[in-house]
Amino acid sequence: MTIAARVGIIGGNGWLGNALASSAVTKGVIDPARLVLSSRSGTRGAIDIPGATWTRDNGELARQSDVILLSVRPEQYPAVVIDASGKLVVSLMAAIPAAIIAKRTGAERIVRSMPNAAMSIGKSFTPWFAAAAVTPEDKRLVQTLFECCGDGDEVPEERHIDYCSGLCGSGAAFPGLLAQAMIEQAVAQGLPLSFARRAAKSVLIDASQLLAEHEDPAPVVQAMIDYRGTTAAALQTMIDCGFKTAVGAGLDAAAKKAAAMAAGLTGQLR
Ligand SMILES: NC(=O)C1=CN([C@@H]2O[C@H](COP(=O)(O)OP(=O)(O)OC[C@H]3O[C@@H](n4cnc5c(N)ncnc54)[C@H](O)[C@@H]3O)[C@@H](O)[C@H]2O)C=CC1
Ligand SMILES: O=C(O)[C@@H]1CCC=N1
Repeated sequence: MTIAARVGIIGGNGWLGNALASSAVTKGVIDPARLVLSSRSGTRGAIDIPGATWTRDNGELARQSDVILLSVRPEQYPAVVIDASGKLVVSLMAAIPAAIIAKRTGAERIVRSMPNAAMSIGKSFTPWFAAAAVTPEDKRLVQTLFECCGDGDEVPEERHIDYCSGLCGSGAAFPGLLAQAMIEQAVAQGLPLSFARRAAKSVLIDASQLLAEHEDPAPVVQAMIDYRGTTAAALQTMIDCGFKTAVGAGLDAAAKKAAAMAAGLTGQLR
């Protein structure tokens, strides 16, 4: 699908906004002549998108766009004041509720999404929630947009987006944490750092492809446990040490942080 609508991205030079714009243009989904990007700090550090329009004026961006993406940090959102009445607004921001975005922009067609950092390499799984006024055509556009940087799927309730702050939004950081823990342990056993890094990254990036062939990872884990060897001992010990509890608490903490951030900004988001 090619997006015929004029698209504006507020925060278009940021990590996600710039990745999405660049991928959508490279894949031919958005014509750069119909793309407007705004940033507070100019185009410094951003991927160049020939043919796209840059502005520092979000009001101008809103006037020139049919679809407006909000890709500033939550704490930067109070400074973004636009009139988006009658337009589709797609938020990439954590924490900020759809009702607040509707009230501040005048738009009724609001989508909230939760990408992750791997948008920059075209590998984000991006869940999104659509408010009641969002049309089927809008939904196709949103899904097409997120498929430019990986994949996406609609969730039925807005609270799922807050939960997905951890599961999907933060999730891209979790393999790094596991790799770091493995490297530290291996080095403590006397293995050279460079070897430990190669070994851990190979497990996280290459060996994890074992999962790619299975819809459900549980049988992959169970097969290892049933083998009754060293892997079973490692897995059982990790589970007994609270691995699943730690993961659950981490996911909950991200969702709670999103709620706390939203509450903290309430006074500034009138
Ligand atoms: N980076 C990540 O892994 C994830 C980020 N998010 C959400 O995506 C949103 C964007 O995040 P990033 O791209 O990482 O942030 P970022 O800090 O890389 O980009 C934000 C951009 O907005 C620009 N900006 C700030 N105020 C502005 C204004 N008033 N008008 C125009 N531009 C303005 C900044 O110059 C910056 O380039 C955030 O709300 C974050 O919660 C969601 C999931 C994952
Ligand atoms: O860490 C963050 O705040 C962003 C939003 C959700 C995931 N990453």
